[in-house]
This record gives sequence, C-alpha cells and structure tokens, in this order.
Amino acid sequence: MTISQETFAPVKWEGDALLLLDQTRLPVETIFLTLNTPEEVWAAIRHLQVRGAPAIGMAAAYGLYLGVRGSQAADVQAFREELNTQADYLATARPTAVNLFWALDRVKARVQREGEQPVEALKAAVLDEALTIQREDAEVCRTIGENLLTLLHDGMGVLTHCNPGALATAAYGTATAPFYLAKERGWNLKVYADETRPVLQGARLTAYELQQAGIDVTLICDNMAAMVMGQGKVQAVIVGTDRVAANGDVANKIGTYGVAVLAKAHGIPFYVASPLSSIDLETPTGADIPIEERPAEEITHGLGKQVAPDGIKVYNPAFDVTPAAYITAIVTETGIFKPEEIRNSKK
Ligand SMILES: CSC[C@H]1O[C@H](OP(=O)(O)O)[C@H](O)[C@@H]1O
Repeated sequence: MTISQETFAPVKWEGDALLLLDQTRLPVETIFLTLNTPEEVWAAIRHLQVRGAPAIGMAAAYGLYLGVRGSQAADVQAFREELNTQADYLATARPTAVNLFWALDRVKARVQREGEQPVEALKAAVLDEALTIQREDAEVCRTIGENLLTLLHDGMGVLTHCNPGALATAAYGTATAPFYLAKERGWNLKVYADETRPVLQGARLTAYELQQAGIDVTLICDNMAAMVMGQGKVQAVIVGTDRVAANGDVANKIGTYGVAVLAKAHGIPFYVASPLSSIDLETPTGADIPIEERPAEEITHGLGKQVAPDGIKVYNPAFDVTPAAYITAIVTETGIFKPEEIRNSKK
C-alpha cells in the first residue's frame, strides 16, 4: 500500500480534542477541524463533514464525551441523566445510519456496566468506549475485506457506489476493504467508482482515496453503470450500507437500488459489505428504515453552482432500500450470509 490508512482517518482523538477531517473539502483541500462541543459534532454529522455509517457512530461517541466531560453531576444517577440528554441530542443529527444509535447506546451501556463509580471514572469510561469503538472498527473492516476477498480474484472489475471507504470507517472501509487488501497481496482489481450524485461521494472521496493508495480506479457517472456492466468490464458489485433490516433489505446511498437491479439484469453478483454494527434486527424490513431527505440545494446548487431554475420542486432522498431479492450476499466480519439469513451473522 502506497499510503497509510491513517491518512484517511475521518476522526482522531488527539490530546483532549476531537480532530475531524472535513470531508466536504475533499479532494481539493485536506482540512482538519478541532471540535470541542457536542453541538459541533452534531453539525459536522448533519452537514456531512464526517459521514459514512461507522464514522458517524465514532464521531457521535466522541461527541458524547465532549458533552459530559465538564459535568458537575453530584452522583451517578445525575451523570447518567446528563449522558442520556446528550445522547438524545446527538441522535437527531441524521436518521438512517443505524451506527449513530448503536454507538450512542453502546456508550450508555458501558456507563451502566460501570455501576456506582465516581463521576470522573464514568467520564473516563465514556472516552474509553469511544476509543474502543474506533479501534475495533478498523479490525472489523479488515476482516470484512478478508471475507470479501474469498469472493474475488486477481484482475476482476468491481463496481462500487458512494464512499464505503476508509473515509467512512476507522480504516480500510467496508466495501473498499478488499481493494486495499488485494493491493497488499499484489492483485490488480479494477475498480469502477460511481460519482454518486448529488453529493458526489464517489467522485470526491472514493476516487480520491483509492487513487492515493495506488489502486486502479476509474470514475464513471452514475448513468454509465449499465454500459460498463454491458461491456463486461464488471464482474462484481460491492457496496456499503447504512442499515440492514432483519429481513436482509439494505438501506444505502441513493442509487444503490438501481445498481442492484442493473447487476441482476446482467447476472453480476451484488455484495453488501456490512459490519455487525450496521445490522439492525430491531427493524423488521427495509420499509421500516427511516430515509433521510436532504436540502434541495444539494441538487439545485450542486457544489455551489446553480444548475436548476429557482423555485423548482425537488425530491432529495439521501438513501434508498435494496430489497433482499437483489442481493447475492451480505458480507460481515463474521462471514458471508444470504440476506434472508442475516440474523445468523450475529449468532
Ligand atoms: C461504510 S458506510 C458508508 C455509507 O454511508 C454513505 O452515506 P453518507 O455519505 O450520506 O453518510 C453511503 O450510504 C455509504 O454506503
């Protein structure tokens, strides 16, 4: 690998502050923000300065610590109430990626497990759990990559959508993890990255991180995916996810459903890379996944340039749901699963 995974770390706890790589500035500028309050973390998540399900969870966990590190709570109960208030606030940043809620719940459960400790010890436990979430995510993503590699071979063409990359995780990414591991093994996978309108995570982030790592990546417009598949350039599709429902339906960046239909039409396997932290067995089906709608300006003023008439009606769902029937397999750190059997991934 020509570049360290550290380069892409979306968030870093350094000293006594949260450093956040502002992903709205990539690929042209590499700007790190120092965040000191939960309000700043909330805004960074909402405005996609940090994005990607695992990275959102990590940022929220650190945001929770920023919210309680100054607590003057007189006892454990009062501290827990403050913690819950901050968690409830951070949980309103974005609705679809279950990792946001998973991470907040995990920190709260850690404090619950600590029992009757001095408040200062509980604060330390909050930070420790946030650090642990980030540390574990890197290993989870590498394992997902190793499991995905068993489905691929040297020289394959693989299409991906949005940025399920190192920038969305602690390292390696989920769907991009096999690309990095293949590079380490000397394989030459040919990656086709959908630009992913309207926010262009594929063009701005996936193309950037894979190119920086010396991986063979070709950027295409979303409307070119069918042609690339029809030309036989793609032998597999791998995408990330923001939430997997109990029946194997998958919420992911808008446009994923269309790619899955195209893959099926071309007889191309469609894999979803998902850490267990993105699998939500409490959500029965894809129809129950809240889909975030984002500002019209993301479409009418793409990257600041007006491209549509004033006052035009806009529909801007940030995610769609791919039915389990279009998914060949969901690949987690615990193995490779048929979507309808995703419950087994957590056994
Ligand atoms: C590995 S999770 C990445 C996931 O998150 C992206 O959405 P957003 O950029 O809006 O946070 C997209 O759905 C990716 O697949």
